[in-house]
Amino acid sequence: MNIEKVMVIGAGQMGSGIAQVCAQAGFTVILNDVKDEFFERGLATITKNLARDVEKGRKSEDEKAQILARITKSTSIDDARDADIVIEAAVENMEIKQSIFKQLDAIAPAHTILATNTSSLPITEIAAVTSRPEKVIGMHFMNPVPVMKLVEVIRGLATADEVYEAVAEMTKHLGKTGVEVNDFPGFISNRILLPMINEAIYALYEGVATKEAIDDVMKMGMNHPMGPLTLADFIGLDTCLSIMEILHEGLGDSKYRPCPLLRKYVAAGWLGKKSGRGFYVYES
Ligand SMILES: CC(=O)CC(=O)SCCNC(=O)CCNC(=O)[C@H](O)C(C)(C)COP(=O)(O)OP(=O)(O)OC[C@H]1O[C@@H](n2cnc3c(N)ncnc32)[C@H](O)[C@@H]1OP(=O)(O)O
Ligand SMILES: NC(=O)C1=CN([C@@H]2O[C@H](COP(=O)(O)OP(=O)(O)OC[C@H]3O[C@@H](n4cnc5c(N)ncnc54)[C@H](OP(=O)(O)O)[C@@H]3O)[C@@H](O)[C@H]2O)C=CC1
Repeated sequence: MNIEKVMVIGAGQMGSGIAQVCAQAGFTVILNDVKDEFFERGLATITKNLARDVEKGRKSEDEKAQILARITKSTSIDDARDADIVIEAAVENMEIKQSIFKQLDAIAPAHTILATNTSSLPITEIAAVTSRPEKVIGMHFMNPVPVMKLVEVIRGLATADEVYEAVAEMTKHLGKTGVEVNDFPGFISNRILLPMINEAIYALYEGVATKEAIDDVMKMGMNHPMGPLTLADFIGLDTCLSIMEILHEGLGDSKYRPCPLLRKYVAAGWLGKKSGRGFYVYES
């Protein structure tokens, strides 16, 4: 399978990172979001990251310009007609993802692979709304995408071996390490990470310690680069809550129940770094 043209759906923190690493690796990238301003925000993040690389001598101005020139704007899903692979990175919501995949299935050529960067939603269930479940796969990048080495490559029930191979090869080409995972809620990464974060939120909720103390214990005691509450803010509290709900519903064990404090913060619109406030307050 020859992959040259990549379409990324969603120009948020993950979609913009995925578009950047694809363009850096030489792929032609169509970056799609529902509104112009969301595309512009994503492109601004990419431009800032590349400018930092130039400043640090890792890239030349020419290379930066070439990478940016490989990314084109899209606000219409119809642009999937030109893509060899679509990587969907819209919000963590099954209805929205299924609606996007239904449309992609109708628009994209028969050879196009439909990948999702979902954090936890079942690949098989997303694939089921298409007429090509063998070409649907999970390609789960980690945040921040330009820095983190891992991509979980998740096979849905019907994913074809050749599709898995093509995505594993592309992952390598992006300079990332792919790990093969089967389709269970939260895969490996979030099945282990999110209960830890949720427990840290419970510790705060129950008054075991302050948020700073909880983060310090995990940073200095366990050598985590970020404390769990800082990491939750970094991921996005809406995304954290969605993942916990999917683990709870999908695995049916009460140990995965989301902490009420997490629900409360999301209901208040305190979504973490991206909204300016979560467990901590951020300057824009
Ligand atoms: C929810 C899911 O489905 C799955 C997930 O993604 S879970 C989240 C997984 N990610 C993590 O756990 C991240 C944990 N945190 C870290 O690893 C680190 O704190 C970090 C890499 C984010 C920042 O590292 P740091 O040493 O504290 O800060 P800093 O020195 O500013 O950054 C280190 C490098 O990363 C780069 N960087 C940091 N944040 C970045 C970003 N958002 N985008 C691009 N590059 C970034 C910096 O430019 C810097 O690069 P150089 O050293 O080459 O100049
Ligand atoms: N945050 C993280 O650490 C990680 C997240 N993920 C997954 O990646 C996906 C994206 O997360 P993240 O980037 O953090 O979220 P963001 O909220 O930063 O970005 C999502 C983007 O998708 C846009 N969007 C929403 N609906 C559509 C649509 N129908 N078509 C096109 N674009 C749409 C959003 O627009 P609007 O603002 O209007 O909603 C927004 O710009 C989620 O599935 C998440 O679970 C995976 C790994 C790590």
